[in-house]
Amino acid sequence: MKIVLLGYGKMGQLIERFALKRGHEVVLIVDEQNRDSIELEDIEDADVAIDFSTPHAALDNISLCFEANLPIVVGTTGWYENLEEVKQITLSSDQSLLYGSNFSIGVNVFFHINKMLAKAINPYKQYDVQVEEIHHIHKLDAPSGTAITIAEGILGEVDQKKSWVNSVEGSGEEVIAKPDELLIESLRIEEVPGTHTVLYSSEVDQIEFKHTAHSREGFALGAVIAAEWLQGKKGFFQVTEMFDFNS
Ligand SMILES: NC(=O)C1=CN([C@@H]2O[C@H](COP(=O)(O)OP(=O)(O)OC[C@H]3O[C@@H](n4cnc5c(N)ncnc54)[C@H](OP(=O)(O)O)[C@@H]3O)[C@@H](O)[C@H]2O)C=CC1
Ligand SMILES: O=C(O)C1=N[C@H](C(=O)O)C[C@H](O)C1
Repeated sequence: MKIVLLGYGKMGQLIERFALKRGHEVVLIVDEQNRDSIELEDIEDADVAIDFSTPHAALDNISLCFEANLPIVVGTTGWYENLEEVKQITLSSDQSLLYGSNFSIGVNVFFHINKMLAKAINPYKQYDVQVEEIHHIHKLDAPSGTAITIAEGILGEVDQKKSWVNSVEGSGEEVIAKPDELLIESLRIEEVPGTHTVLYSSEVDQIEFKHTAHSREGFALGAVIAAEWLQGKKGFFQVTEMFDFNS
């Protein structure tokens, strides 16, 4: 595949490494410095774009790819309030987009089990649930996209919780979740690549379900595999659709 990399920071550079290892070619690298000078003809001969840029850049980058009829994999988080609008545009303009809050295999297994666990706990109202995410101090968005996906999985199964609220440790704003709100607690610590925990607590015990990324490699390899998976497909896809845990 001929790949355009949108974003060449911690993730973009690692994705380039995995792409080359898997026999692909990186034909263009776009970052904040050169983004404004990119023309349609610079990207229209590529096979796919992979966007790991910033929450503010992602929507513009998606539009650029759609104008060039270039399929796009979006790993950037922090733009999900526009998800439904982007879905409609993708479908009505016959484009190809795959997005995911987390491309690692481990987290996609986690997403699957998270829903099963939530369903199993639901009848037992003595358990309260909360989500905790820990990331490095450079992260621009909170809560993490992964934590939002986890929270949505829980909200789909646990009747007691109707919506999520976010509290960022050290932000100076105290957030107290109401009984029908699912608390997502965000912590920012040094260079942590990404740790997510779901906690079910009752008066007599606690269940902790946790995923710890030891590096960014799982995310980067997953993004390249997602780009391969998207080849020849039209439509709006989530990374979870690449996995079939039921067969
Ligand atoms: N879905 C997943 O599995 C994962 C998602 N992420 C998400 O990916 C995103 C990137 O993460 P990370 O690599 O750590 O972040 P970095 O800050 O390390 O890199 C961001 C890159 O985006 C570039 N950039 C800024 N503006 C634009 C623009 N308009 N167009 C193209 N590129 C631009 C920056 O350029 P410059 O250096 O010139 O400023 C930089 O190269 C985040 O949203 C993060 O949450 C991260 C890991 C896994
Ligand atoms: O910004 C990061 O680093 C990460 N972002 C993603 C998210 O917001 O969930 C995925 C991963 O946890 C790392």
